[in-house]
Amino acid sequence: MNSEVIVLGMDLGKIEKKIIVSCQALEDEPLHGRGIMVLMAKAAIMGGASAIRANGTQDIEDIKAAFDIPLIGLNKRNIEGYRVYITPTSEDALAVLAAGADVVAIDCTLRKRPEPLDSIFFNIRREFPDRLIMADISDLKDAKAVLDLRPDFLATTLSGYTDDSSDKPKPDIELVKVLSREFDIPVVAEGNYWEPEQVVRAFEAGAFSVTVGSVITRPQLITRRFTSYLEEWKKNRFMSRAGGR
Ligand SMILES: CC(=O)N[C@H](C=O)[C@@H](O)[C@H](O)[C@H](O)COP(=O)(O)O
Repeated sequence: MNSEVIVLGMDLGKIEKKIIVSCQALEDEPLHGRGIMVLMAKAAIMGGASAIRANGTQDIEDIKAAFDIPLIGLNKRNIEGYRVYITPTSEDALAVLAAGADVVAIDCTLRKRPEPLDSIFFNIRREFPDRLIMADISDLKDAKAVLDLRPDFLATTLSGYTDDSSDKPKPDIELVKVLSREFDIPVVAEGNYWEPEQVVRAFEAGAFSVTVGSVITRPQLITRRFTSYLEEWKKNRFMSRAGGR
């Protein structure tokens, strides 16, 4: 991949071999609320993030207004009868781009969807020909199926979150390797990266960028990781003591 190339409106070199930080808090999360993800993005940028991934038009607008940094936007929306929720329709995708996202992330799994993918891609390219599309997929067959629509990135975001991929390791570095080998499209490793060492392995497997989210931006999950570890330690300690008697 030639990092000197400016693809449409965005200089890909800005994110190549760098970390993207996902700053998202849904309505049921403690950090949900206007302005909070802007501060989270500020902290991520101070820490060296090359780009931000953000959910919802308000956060996208606010983060874009505050920082001159590439932004990958999405709109999570549940539609009854479908399990596809990352930017499920053209309406969602166009709203994300109208809010200022440089790239729109779309669920491109083979699951039943409310609108065909070719219609979503067509509408994006007609209305925003200079922006990019990130195909969030869960496995190789999703990637093969979306190829004809020429996404600008493939992201492993949904590995582990579909019925077919629920048994995959977290993070799914093997998928990064296969996609990088099979296709000439930048592969973004995303989903369940909790250790810097895993990020390095993703780059070694061919990732163009790696998106890191919860371990940086979801304090309730970060805390839970500590408390769960401690609980496990207490349980084992009790068991070994009991066994020793
Ligand atoms: C599956 C899904 O809905 N993923 C979402 C996609 O935008 C986000 O909730 C994740 O935080 C993001 O993908 C980063 O992953 P992680 O938080 O595991 O580092």
